[in-house]
Amino acid sequence: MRTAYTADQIRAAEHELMARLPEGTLMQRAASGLAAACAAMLGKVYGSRVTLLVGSGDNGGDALYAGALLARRGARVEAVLAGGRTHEAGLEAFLLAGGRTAGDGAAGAEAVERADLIVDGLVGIGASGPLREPYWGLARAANAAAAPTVAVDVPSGVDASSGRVEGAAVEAALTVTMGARKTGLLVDPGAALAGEVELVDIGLGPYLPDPDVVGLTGADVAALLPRPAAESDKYRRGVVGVVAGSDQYTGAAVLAVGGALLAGAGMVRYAGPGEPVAQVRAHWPEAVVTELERPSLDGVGRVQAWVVGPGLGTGDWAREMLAQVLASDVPVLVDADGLTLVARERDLLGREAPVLVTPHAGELSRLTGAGREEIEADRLRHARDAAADLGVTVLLKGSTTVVAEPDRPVRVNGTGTAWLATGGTGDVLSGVAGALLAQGLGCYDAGSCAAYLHGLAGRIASSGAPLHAAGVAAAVPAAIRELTSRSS
Ligand SMILES: NC(=O)C1=CN([C@@H]2O[C@H](COP(=O)(O)OP(=O)(O)OC[C@H]3O[C@@H](n4cnc5c(N)ncnc54)[C@H](O)[C@@H]3O)[C@@H](O)[C@H]2O)[C@@H](O)CC1
Ligand SMILES: [K+]
Repeated sequence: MRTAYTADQIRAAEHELMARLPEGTLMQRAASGLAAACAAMLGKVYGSRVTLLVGSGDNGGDALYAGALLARRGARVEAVLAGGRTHEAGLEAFLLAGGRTAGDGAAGAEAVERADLIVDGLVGIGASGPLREPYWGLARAANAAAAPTVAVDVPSGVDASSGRVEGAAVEAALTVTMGARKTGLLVDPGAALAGEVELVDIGLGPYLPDPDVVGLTGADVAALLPRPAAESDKYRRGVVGVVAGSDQYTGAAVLAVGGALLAGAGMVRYAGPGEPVAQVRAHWPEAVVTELERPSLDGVGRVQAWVVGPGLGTGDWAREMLAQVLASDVPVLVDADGLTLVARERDLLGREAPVLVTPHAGELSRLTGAGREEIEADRLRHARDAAADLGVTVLLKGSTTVVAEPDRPVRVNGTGTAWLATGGTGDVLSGVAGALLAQGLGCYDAGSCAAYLHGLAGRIASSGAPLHAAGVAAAVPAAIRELTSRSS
Protein backbone atom coordinates (compact mmCIF):
# COMPACT_ATOMS: atom_id res chain seq x y z
CA MET A 1 0.00 0.00 0.00
CA ARG A 2 1.38 3.40 -0.94
CA THR A 3 0.51 5.92 1.72
CA ALA A 4 0.53 9.69 1.38
CA TYR A 5 0.03 12.59 3.74
CA THR A 6 -0.87 16.26 3.75
CA ALA A 7 1.73 18.94 4.44
CA ASP A 8 0.27 19.50 7.92
CA GLN A 9 0.49 15.82 8.78
CA ILE A 10 4.12 15.66 7.64
CA ARG A 11 5.02 18.82 9.50
CA ALA A 12 3.55 17.52 12.76
CA ALA A 13 5.42 14.21 12.44
CA GLU A 14 8.67 16.00 11.59
CA HIS A 15 8.24 18.18 14.62
CA GLU A 16 7.99 15.19 16.93
CA LEU A 17 10.93 13.38 15.36
CA MET A 18 13.10 16.48 15.27
CA ALA A 19 12.69 17.01 19.01
CA ARG A 20 14.42 13.65 19.57
CA LEU A 21 17.40 14.21 17.30
CA PRO A 22 20.38 16.58 17.15
CA GLU A 23 19.63 19.67 15.07
CA GLY A 24 20.11 19.25 11.35
CA THR A 25 19.98 15.43 11.38
CA LEU A 26 16.84 15.19 9.28
CA MET A 27 18.10 17.56 6.67
CA GLN A 28 21.36 15.60 6.41
CA ARG A 29 19.39 12.41 5.85
CA ALA A 30 17.23 14.14 3.26
CA ALA A 31 20.22 15.64 1.46
CA SER A 32 22.20 12.42 1.24
CA GLY A 33 19.17 10.62 -0.24
CA LEU A 34 18.69 13.46 -2.69
CA ALA A 35 22.35 13.51 -3.71
CA ALA A 36 22.33 9.74 -4.28
CA ALA A 37 19.26 10.03 -6.52
CA CYS A 38 20.87 12.87 -8.50
CA ALA A 39 24.09 10.86 -8.89
CA ALA A 40 22.12 7.87 -10.15
CA MET A 41 20.37 10.05 -12.70
CA LEU A 42 23.64 11.65 -13.84
CA GLY A 43 25.45 8.36 -14.21
CA LYS A 44 28.85 10.05 -14.05
CA VAL A 45 29.02 12.74 -11.40
CA TYR A 46 32.58 13.94 -11.96
CA GLY A 47 32.64 16.85 -14.41
CA SER A 48 28.83 17.05 -14.80
CA ARG A 49 27.02 20.35 -14.51
CA VAL A 50 24.32 20.59 -11.88
CA THR A 51 22.20 23.70 -11.35
CA LEU A 52 20.27 24.14 -8.11
CA LEU A 53 17.19 26.35 -7.90
CA VAL A 54 17.27 27.46 -4.29
CA GLY A 55 14.31 29.05 -2.54
CA SER A 56 14.30 30.75 0.83
CA GLY A 57 13.22 27.83 3.01
CA ASP A 58 14.40 24.39 4.07
CA ASN A 59 13.52 22.97 0.66
CA GLY A 60 16.38 25.13 -0.64
CA GLY A 61 18.49 23.90 2.28
CA ASP A 62 18.03 20.30 1.14
CA ALA A 63 19.15 21.28 -2.35
CA LEU A 64 22.24 23.12 -1.06
CA TYR A 65 23.42 20.25 1.15
CA ALA A 66 22.87 17.78 -1.67
CA GLY A 67 24.72 20.16 -4.01
CA ALA A 68 27.63 20.18 -1.59
CA LEU A 69 27.79 16.37 -1.66
CA LEU A 70 27.76 16.37 -5.46
CA ALA A 71 30.43 19.10 -5.62
CA ARG A 72 32.66 16.97 -3.38
CA ARG A 73 32.34 14.20 -5.94
CA GLY A 74 33.61 16.51 -8.67
CA ALA A 75 30.40 17.91 -10.13
CA ARG A 76 30.36 21.58 -11.17
CA VAL A 77 27.43 22.81 -9.12
CA GLU A 78 25.87 26.25 -9.40
CA ALA A 79 23.12 27.50 -7.11
CA VAL A 80 20.59 30.06 -8.34
CA LEU A 81 19.61 31.87 -5.15
CA ALA A 82 16.02 32.88 -5.76
CA GLY A 83 14.72 33.82 -2.35
CA GLY A 84 15.12 37.01 -0.35
CA ARG A 85 17.15 34.88 2.06
CA THR A 86 18.94 31.54 1.85
CA HIS A 87 19.37 28.63 4.26
CA GLU A 88 22.57 29.82 5.95
CA ALA A 89 24.21 26.60 7.05
CA GLY A 90 23.32 24.93 3.75
CA LEU A 91 24.91 27.75 1.78
CA GLU A 92 28.03 27.65 3.92
CA ALA A 93 28.44 23.90 3.37
CA PHE A 94 27.82 24.36 -0.33
CA LEU A 95 30.44 27.10 -0.75
CA LEU A 96 32.94 25.16 1.34
CA ALA A 97 32.55 22.17 -0.98
CA GLY A 98 33.38 24.35 -4.00
CA GLY A 99 29.87 25.21 -5.16
CA ARG A 100 29.26 28.55 -6.87
CA THR A 101 26.28 30.88 -6.81
CA ALA A 102 24.43 32.74 -9.51
CA GLY A 103 21.71 35.38 -9.10
CA ASP A 104 18.19 34.87 -10.35
CA GLY A 105 18.77 37.11 -13.39
CA ALA A 106 20.61 36.42 -16.65
CA ALA A 107 23.41 34.45 -14.96
CA GLY A 108 20.86 32.18 -13.35
CA ALA A 109 19.02 31.64 -16.64
CA GLU A 110 22.32 30.66 -18.29
CA ALA A 111 23.13 28.25 -15.48
CA VAL A 112 19.75 26.58 -16.03
CA GLU A 113 20.34 26.35 -19.77
CA ARG A 114 23.77 24.75 -19.59
CA ALA A 115 22.98 22.23 -16.85
CA ASP A 116 23.08 18.46 -17.24
CA LEU A 117 20.72 18.21 -14.29
CA ILE A 118 18.49 20.76 -12.57
CA VAL A 119 17.53 20.42 -8.91
CA ASP A 120 14.29 22.15 -7.93
CA GLY A 121 14.62 23.35 -4.34
CA LEU A 122 12.37 26.39 -4.73
CA VAL A 123 9.55 25.40 -2.38
CA GLY A 124 8.36 22.25 -0.68
CA ILE A 125 5.66 21.70 1.92
CA GLY A 126 6.04 25.28 3.13
CA ALA A 127 4.62 26.75 -0.09
CA SER A 128 1.49 28.83 -0.08
CA GLY A 129 -0.44 29.95 -3.15
CA PRO A 130 0.83 30.10 -6.73
CA LEU A 131 4.58 30.50 -7.27
CA ARG A 132 5.69 34.11 -7.04
CA GLU A 133 8.43 35.73 -9.11
CA PRO A 134 11.24 35.00 -9.57
CA TYR A 135 10.29 31.39 -8.75
CA TRP A 136 7.66 31.29 -11.47
CA GLY A 137 10.14 32.33 -14.19
CA LEU A 138 12.75 29.86 -12.94
CA ALA A 139 10.24 27.01 -12.97
CA ARG A 140 9.40 27.81 -16.58
CA ALA A 141 13.09 28.10 -17.50
CA ALA A 142 13.72 24.67 -15.97
CA ASN A 143 10.82 23.21 -17.98
CA ALA A 144 12.17 24.75 -21.17
CA ALA A 145 15.73 23.50 -20.58
CA ALA A 146 17.04 20.32 -22.16
CA ALA A 147 18.22 18.85 -18.85
CA PRO A 148 15.92 16.76 -16.64
CA THR A 149 14.78 18.19 -13.33
CA VAL A 150 14.87 16.45 -9.96
CA ALA A 151 12.30 18.00 -7.63
CA VAL A 152 13.05 18.19 -3.93
CA ASP A 153 10.10 16.86 -1.91
CA VAL A 154 7.44 18.10 -4.39
CA PRO A 155 7.67 19.84 -7.76
CA SER A 156 7.50 23.54 -6.93
CA GLY A 157 4.10 24.94 -7.88
CA VAL A 158 2.27 21.70 -7.00
CA ASP A 159 0.24 21.92 -3.81
CA ALA A 160 1.65 19.13 -1.64
CA SER A 161 -1.69 18.42 0.04
CA SER A 162 -3.95 18.19 -3.01
CA GLY A 163 -1.95 17.96 -6.23
CA ARG A 164 -3.50 21.23 -7.31
CA VAL A 165 -1.53 23.61 -9.55
CA GLU A 166 -2.26 27.30 -9.79
CA GLY A 167 -0.12 28.97 -12.42
CA ALA A 168 3.32 27.57 -13.25
CA ALA A 169 4.81 24.39 -11.80
CA VAL A 170 8.00 22.47 -12.30
CA GLU A 171 7.77 19.39 -14.53
CA ALA A 172 10.06 16.89 -12.87
CA ALA A 173 11.57 13.71 -14.25
CA LEU A 174 12.04 12.52 -10.68
CA THR A 175 10.73 13.73 -7.33
CA VAL A 176 12.75 12.80 -4.28
CA THR A 177 10.32 13.06 -1.42
CA MET A 178 11.39 13.20 2.22
CA GLY A 179 10.04 10.99 5.00
CA ALA A 180 6.71 10.10 3.39
CA ARG A 181 4.86 10.66 0.11
CA LYS A 182 2.80 13.80 -0.12
CA THR A 183 -0.81 13.51 -1.28
CA GLY A 184 -0.15 15.85 -4.18
CA LEU A 185 2.33 13.36 -5.66
CA LEU A 186 -0.40 10.75 -6.12
CA VAL A 187 -3.17 12.94 -7.55
CA ASP A 188 -3.21 14.72 -10.90
CA PRO A 189 -2.28 17.27 -12.02
CA GLY A 190 0.52 17.00 -9.39
CA ALA A 191 1.13 13.29 -10.02
CA ALA A 192 1.72 13.89 -13.71
CA LEU A 193 4.27 16.63 -12.92
CA ALA A 194 6.18 14.61 -10.33
CA GLY A 195 7.58 12.00 -12.73
CA GLU A 196 9.02 9.03 -10.88
CA VAL A 197 8.72 9.36 -7.11
CA GLU A 198 11.51 8.17 -4.85
CA LEU A 199 10.99 8.09 -1.13
CA VAL A 200 13.89 8.89 1.22
CA ASP A 201 13.48 7.34 4.65
CA ILE A 202 14.35 9.93 7.29
CA GLY A 203 12.85 7.96 10.18
CA LEU A 204 9.41 9.60 10.13
CA GLY A 205 7.46 6.32 10.09
CA PRO A 206 6.63 5.93 13.79
CA TYR A 207 5.33 9.50 14.00
CA LEU A 208 2.97 9.45 11.04
CA PRO A 209 -0.81 9.41 11.61
CA ASP A 210 -3.33 7.49 9.46
CA PRO A 211 -2.66 8.42 5.84
CA ASP A 212 -4.65 11.06 3.99
CA VAL A 213 -4.73 9.00 0.79
CA VAL A 214 -3.51 5.55 -0.19
CA GLY A 215 -2.70 3.92 -3.50
CA LEU A 216 -3.15 0.19 -3.92
CA THR A 217 -0.21 -1.75 -5.34
CA GLY A 218 -0.61 -4.78 -7.59
CA ALA A 219 0.04 -7.04 -4.61
CA ASP A 220 -2.70 -5.30 -2.58
CA VAL A 221 -5.20 -5.78 -5.39
CA ALA A 222 -4.17 -9.40 -5.88
CA ALA A 223 -4.73 -10.02 -2.17
CA LEU A 224 -8.18 -8.41 -2.26
CA LEU A 225 -9.45 -10.05 -5.47
CA PRO A 226 -11.88 -12.87 -4.81
CA ARG A 227 -10.71 -16.18 -6.24
CA PRO A 228 -12.94 -19.16 -6.82
CA ALA A 229 -12.50 -21.92 -4.27
CA ALA A 230 -12.79 -25.63 -5.09
CA GLU A 231 -16.37 -25.76 -3.84
CA SER A 232 -17.48 -22.58 -5.69
CA ASP A 233 -20.41 -22.78 -8.04
CA LYS A 234 -21.70 -20.03 -10.31
CA TYR A 235 -24.17 -18.72 -7.73
CA ARG A 236 -21.65 -18.59 -4.92
CA ARG A 237 -19.13 -16.83 -7.17
CA GLY A 238 -21.50 -13.91 -7.48
CA VAL A 239 -24.37 -13.05 -9.78
CA VAL A 240 -24.33 -9.55 -11.28
CA GLY A 241 -27.47 -7.92 -12.64
CA VAL A 242 -26.99 -5.37 -15.41
CA VAL A 243 -29.61 -2.76 -16.27
CA ALA A 244 -27.98 -0.76 -19.05
CA GLY A 245 -28.46 0.11 -22.69
CA SER A 246 -31.59 1.08 -24.56
CA ASP A 247 -32.95 0.66 -28.07
CA GLN A 248 -30.89 3.73 -28.94
CA TYR A 249 -27.66 2.83 -27.08
CA THR A 250 -27.08 -0.89 -27.33
CA GLY A 251 -23.28 -0.84 -26.98
CA ALA A 252 -23.31 0.20 -23.32
CA ALA A 253 -25.19 -2.99 -22.46
CA VAL A 254 -22.72 -5.17 -24.35
CA LEU A 255 -19.71 -3.48 -22.74
CA ALA A 256 -21.02 -3.50 -19.17
CA VAL A 257 -22.03 -7.17 -19.43
CA GLY A 258 -18.62 -7.96 -20.94
CA GLY A 259 -16.77 -6.17 -18.15
CA ALA A 260 -18.74 -8.13 -15.55
CA LEU A 261 -18.26 -11.51 -17.24
CA LEU A 262 -14.54 -11.05 -17.80
CA ALA A 263 -13.88 -9.80 -14.26
CA GLY A 264 -14.93 -13.13 -12.82
CA ALA A 265 -18.65 -12.95 -12.07
CA GLY A 266 -20.17 -16.39 -11.63
CA MET A 267 -23.13 -15.32 -13.74
CA VAL A 268 -24.44 -12.14 -15.36
CA ARG A 269 -28.14 -11.45 -15.68
CA TYR A 270 -29.09 -8.81 -18.21
CA ALA A 271 -32.53 -7.20 -18.38
CA GLY A 272 -33.59 -4.69 -21.03
CA PRO A 273 -35.65 -3.97 -24.13
CA GLY A 274 -35.45 -5.80 -27.46
CA GLU A 275 -32.52 -4.14 -29.25
CA PRO A 276 -29.88 -4.37 -26.50
CA VAL A 277 -31.15 -7.83 -25.58
CA ALA A 278 -30.40 -8.99 -29.13
CA GLN A 279 -26.94 -7.46 -29.00
CA VAL A 280 -26.10 -8.91 -25.59
CA ARG A 281 -27.27 -12.35 -26.74
CA ALA A 282 -25.16 -12.10 -29.88
CA HIS A 283 -21.99 -11.04 -28.03
CA TRP A 284 -22.31 -12.97 -24.79
CA PRO A 285 -24.14 -16.26 -25.06
CA GLU A 286 -23.08 -16.92 -21.45
CA ALA A 287 -25.27 -14.08 -20.10
CA VAL A 288 -28.75 -14.91 -18.83
CA VAL A 289 -30.99 -12.47 -20.65
CA THR A 290 -34.51 -11.26 -19.94
CA GLU A 291 -36.30 -9.21 -22.58
CA LEU A 292 -38.55 -6.68 -20.90
CA GLU A 293 -41.93 -5.59 -22.25
CA ARG A 294 -42.31 -3.03 -19.50
CA PRO A 295 -39.88 -1.52 -16.97
CA SER A 296 -40.02 -4.15 -14.25
CA LEU A 297 -37.57 -6.49 -12.55
CA ASP A 298 -40.26 -9.07 -11.80
CA GLY A 299 -39.03 -12.46 -12.95
CA VAL A 300 -35.44 -11.34 -13.63
CA GLY A 301 -34.10 -13.45 -10.77
CA ARG A 302 -31.85 -12.91 -7.75
CA VAL A 303 -28.53 -11.13 -8.04
CA GLN A 304 -25.85 -10.22 -5.49
CA ALA A 305 -25.22 -6.76 -6.98
CA TRP A 306 -26.68 -4.49 -9.63
CA VAL A 307 -25.04 -2.27 -12.20
CA VAL A 308 -27.45 0.38 -13.46
CA GLY A 309 -27.21 3.33 -15.81
CA PRO A 310 -24.84 3.08 -18.81
CA GLY A 311 -26.75 3.94 -21.99
CA LEU A 312 -30.05 3.56 -20.15
CA GLY A 313 -31.49 6.92 -21.21
CA THR A 314 -33.15 9.37 -18.85
CA GLY A 315 -36.85 8.95 -19.69
CA ASP A 316 -39.68 7.32 -17.71
CA TRP A 317 -38.59 3.76 -18.50
CA ALA A 318 -35.06 4.46 -17.26
CA ARG A 319 -36.29 6.21 -14.15
CA GLU A 320 -38.57 3.30 -13.25
CA MET A 321 -35.81 0.72 -13.78
CA LEU A 322 -33.41 2.74 -11.65
CA ALA A 323 -35.97 3.08 -8.86
CA GLN A 324 -36.63 -0.67 -8.86
CA VAL A 325 -32.93 -1.52 -8.78
CA LEU A 326 -32.36 0.88 -5.90
CA ALA A 327 -35.34 -0.57 -4.05
CA SER A 328 -33.53 -3.93 -3.86
CA ASP A 329 -31.50 -4.97 -0.81
CA VAL A 330 -28.16 -5.66 -2.55
CA PRO A 331 -25.25 -3.31 -3.39
CA VAL A 332 -25.88 -1.10 -6.43
CA LEU A 333 -23.43 0.63 -8.75
CA VAL A 334 -24.94 3.72 -10.43
CA ASP A 335 -23.23 5.12 -13.52
CA ALA A 336 -23.82 7.43 -16.48
CA ASP A 337 -27.54 8.08 -17.20
CA GLY A 338 -28.32 6.62 -13.80
CA LEU A 339 -26.34 9.51 -12.30
CA THR A 340 -28.24 12.09 -14.35
CA LEU A 341 -31.48 10.66 -12.97
CA VAL A 342 -30.13 10.64 -9.42
CA ALA A 343 -29.03 14.26 -9.85
CA ARG A 344 -32.65 15.14 -10.60
CA GLU A 345 -34.02 13.04 -7.76
CA ARG A 346 -31.55 12.64 -4.91
CA ASP A 347 -34.09 10.77 -2.76
CA LEU A 348 -33.56 7.70 -4.95
CA LEU A 349 -30.26 7.17 -3.10
CA GLY A 350 -31.98 6.84 0.28
CA ARG A 351 -31.56 3.08 0.86
CA GLU A 352 -29.98 0.77 3.43
CA ALA A 353 -27.74 -1.33 1.17
CA PRO A 354 -24.49 0.16 -0.16
CA VAL A 355 -24.25 2.42 -3.23
CA LEU A 356 -21.20 3.01 -5.41
CA VAL A 357 -21.48 5.91 -7.86
CA THR A 358 -18.95 6.18 -10.69
CA PRO A 359 -19.11 9.67 -12.19
CA HIS A 360 -16.60 11.48 -14.35
CA ALA A 361 -16.10 15.15 -13.54
CA GLY A 362 -19.05 16.27 -15.72
CA GLU A 363 -21.43 13.82 -14.05
CA LEU A 364 -20.19 14.75 -10.59
CA SER A 365 -20.78 18.37 -11.52
CA ARG A 366 -24.44 17.55 -12.25
CA LEU A 367 -24.69 15.70 -8.95
CA THR A 368 -23.15 18.36 -6.72
CA GLY A 369 -23.43 21.62 -8.63
CA ALA A 370 -19.65 22.29 -8.48
CA GLY A 371 -18.04 23.38 -11.76
CA ARG A 372 -16.47 20.71 -13.93
CA GLU A 373 -13.10 22.47 -14.15
CA GLU A 374 -13.10 23.10 -10.43
CA ILE A 375 -13.62 19.37 -9.88
CA GLU A 376 -10.80 18.45 -12.30
CA ALA A 377 -8.43 20.81 -10.46
CA ASP A 378 -9.16 19.42 -7.00
CA ARG A 379 -10.43 15.89 -7.52
CA LEU A 380 -9.80 14.75 -3.96
CA ARG A 381 -11.80 17.40 -2.23
CA HIS A 382 -14.77 17.08 -4.55
CA ALA A 383 -14.88 13.28 -4.34
CA ARG A 384 -14.65 13.47 -0.54
CA ASP A 385 -17.31 16.13 -0.25
CA ALA A 386 -19.67 14.22 -2.54
CA ALA A 387 -19.21 10.99 -0.59
CA ALA A 388 -19.98 12.77 2.67
CA ASP A 389 -22.87 14.72 1.23
CA LEU A 390 -24.57 11.82 -0.59
CA GLY A 391 -23.65 9.15 1.98
CA VAL A 392 -22.33 6.81 -0.74
CA THR A 393 -18.98 5.62 -2.08
CA VAL A 394 -17.77 7.86 -4.91
CA LEU A 395 -15.44 6.65 -7.64
CA LEU A 396 -14.46 9.77 -9.57
CA LYS A 397 -13.09 8.78 -12.96
CA GLY A 398 -10.36 10.66 -14.75
CA SER A 399 -6.63 10.92 -15.19
CA THR A 400 -6.24 9.92 -11.53
CA THR A 401 -9.27 7.92 -10.50
CA VAL A 402 -10.09 8.44 -6.82
CA VAL A 403 -12.39 6.43 -4.57
CA ALA A 404 -13.82 8.23 -1.57
CA GLU A 405 -15.93 6.86 1.25
CA PRO A 406 -16.81 8.71 4.45
CA ASP A 407 -14.22 8.27 7.24
CA ARG A 408 -11.64 6.38 5.18
CA PRO A 409 -8.50 7.55 3.39
CA VAL A 410 -9.21 8.26 -0.26
CA ARG A 411 -7.85 5.56 -2.54
CA VAL A 412 -6.14 6.87 -5.64
CA ASN A 413 -5.35 4.88 -8.74
CA GLY A 414 -2.46 5.54 -11.04
CA THR A 415 -2.61 2.55 -13.41
CA GLY A 416 -4.64 4.27 -16.12
CA THR A 417 -3.44 5.53 -19.46
CA ALA A 418 -4.61 8.60 -21.35
CA TRP A 419 -5.72 6.24 -24.15
CA LEU A 420 -8.56 5.09 -21.87
CA ALA A 421 -10.30 8.43 -22.42
CA THR A 422 -12.47 7.00 -25.18
CA GLY A 423 -16.15 6.07 -25.53
CA GLY A 424 -17.39 2.98 -23.72
CA THR A 425 -14.48 2.37 -21.36
CA GLY A 426 -16.59 3.64 -18.45
CA ASP A 427 -19.25 1.01 -19.25
CA VAL A 428 -16.58 -1.68 -18.99
CA LEU A 429 -15.41 -0.26 -15.65
CA SER A 430 -18.92 -0.40 -14.25
CA GLY A 431 -19.21 -4.06 -15.25
CA VAL A 432 -15.85 -4.90 -13.66
CA ALA A 433 -16.76 -3.14 -10.41
CA GLY A 434 -20.19 -4.81 -10.44
CA ALA A 435 -18.55 -8.23 -10.69
CA LEU A 436 -16.38 -7.47 -7.66
CA LEU A 437 -19.37 -6.22 -5.67
CA ALA A 438 -21.29 -9.40 -6.51
CA GLN A 439 -18.33 -11.47 -5.34
CA GLY A 440 -18.56 -9.86 -1.95
CA LEU A 441 -16.16 -6.91 -1.93
CA GLY A 442 -17.45 -3.73 -0.31
CA CYS A 443 -17.90 -0.60 -2.44
CA TYR A 444 -14.53 0.85 -1.35
CA ASP A 445 -12.54 -2.26 -2.28
CA ALA A 446 -14.62 -3.08 -5.35
CA GLY A 447 -14.24 0.46 -6.69
CA SER A 448 -10.52 0.74 -6.08
CA CYS A 449 -9.70 -2.78 -7.33
CA ALA A 450 -11.86 -2.23 -10.42
CA ALA A 451 -10.07 1.05 -11.16
CA TYR A 452 -6.72 -0.69 -10.85
CA LEU A 453 -7.71 -3.64 -13.06
CA HIS A 454 -9.39 -1.42 -15.63
CA GLY A 455 -6.30 0.81 -15.84
CA LEU A 456 -4.00 -2.17 -16.19
CA ALA A 457 -6.30 -3.74 -18.81
CA GLY A 458 -6.20 -0.40 -20.63
CA ARG A 459 -2.41 -0.47 -20.67
CA ILE A 460 -2.37 -4.03 -21.93
CA ALA A 461 -4.96 -3.25 -24.62
CA SER A 462 -3.15 -0.09 -25.65
CA SER A 463 0.61 -0.84 -25.48
CA GLY A 464 1.13 2.81 -26.38
CA ALA A 465 -1.45 2.93 -29.19
CA PRO A 466 -5.19 3.71 -29.39
CA LEU A 467 -7.52 1.19 -27.80
CA HIS A 468 -11.23 0.51 -27.93
CA ALA A 469 -13.54 -0.30 -25.06
CA ALA A 470 -14.24 -3.89 -26.11
CA GLY A 471 -10.46 -4.44 -26.21
CA VAL A 472 -10.19 -3.19 -22.63
CA ALA A 473 -12.85 -5.66 -21.52
CA ALA A 474 -11.04 -8.43 -23.39
CA ALA A 475 -7.79 -7.55 -21.59
CA VAL A 476 -9.28 -7.77 -18.07
CA PRO A 477 -8.41 -11.48 -17.66
CA ALA A 478 -4.81 -10.74 -18.73
CA ALA A 479 -4.67 -7.96 -16.13
CA ILE A 480 -5.91 -10.35 -13.43
CA ARG A 481 -3.42 -12.98 -14.59
CA GLU A 482 -0.57 -10.48 -14.42
CA LEU A 483 -1.46 -9.48 -10.87
CA THR A 484 -2.05 -12.93 -9.49
CA SER A 485 1.02 -14.48 -11.12
CA ARG A 486 3.21 -11.68 -9.78
CA SER A 487 1.95 -12.23 -6.26
CA SER A 488 1.95 -16.03 -6.19
N1 LIG B 1 11.88 20.44 8.73
C1 LIG B 1 12.79 19.50 8.54
O1 LIG B 1 13.51 19.04 9.40
C2 LIG B 1 12.94 18.95 7.25
C3 LIG B 1 12.52 19.68 6.15
N2 LIG B 1 12.75 19.23 4.95
C4 LIG B 1 12.58 20.11 3.80
O2 LIG B 1 12.02 21.34 4.16
C5 LIG B 1 10.92 21.66 3.35
C6 LIG B 1 9.99 22.55 4.08
O3 LIG B 1 10.73 23.70 4.42
P1 LIG B 1 10.06 25.08 4.85
O4 LIG B 1 9.08 24.84 5.88
O5 LIG B 1 11.19 25.97 5.18
O6 LIG B 1 9.28 25.55 3.59
P2 LIG B 1 9.69 25.63 2.04
O7 LIG B 1 11.14 25.61 1.85
O8 LIG B 1 8.87 24.61 1.38
O9 LIG B 1 9.10 27.03 1.59
C7 LIG B 1 8.94 28.11 2.46
C8 LIG B 1 9.59 29.33 1.90
O10 LIG B 1 9.13 29.60 0.60
C9 LIG B 1 8.49 30.86 0.54
N3 LIG B 1 7.27 30.67 -0.25
C10 LIG B 1 6.14 30.06 0.15
N4 LIG B 1 5.24 30.02 -0.84
C11 LIG B 1 5.82 30.64 -1.89
C12 LIG B 1 5.38 30.92 -3.21
N5 LIG B 1 4.16 30.56 -3.62
N6 LIG B 1 6.21 31.54 -4.06
C13 LIG B 1 7.44 31.90 -3.64
N7 LIG B 1 7.90 31.67 -2.39
C14 LIG B 1 7.11 31.04 -1.52
C15 LIG B 1 8.21 31.27 1.94
O11 LIG B 1 8.28 32.65 2.06
C16 LIG B 1 9.29 30.55 2.73
O12 LIG B 1 10.42 31.32 2.80
C17 LIG B 1 10.37 20.33 2.95
O13 LIG B 1 9.59 20.40 1.79
C18 LIG B 1 11.63 19.53 2.78
O14 LIG B 1 12.17 19.75 1.50
C19 LIG B 1 13.57 18.04 4.76
O15 LIG B 1 14.88 18.47 4.82
C20 LIG B 1 13.33 17.04 5.84
C21 LIG B 1 13.57 17.62 7.15
K1 LIG C 1 10.66 21.63 -4.72
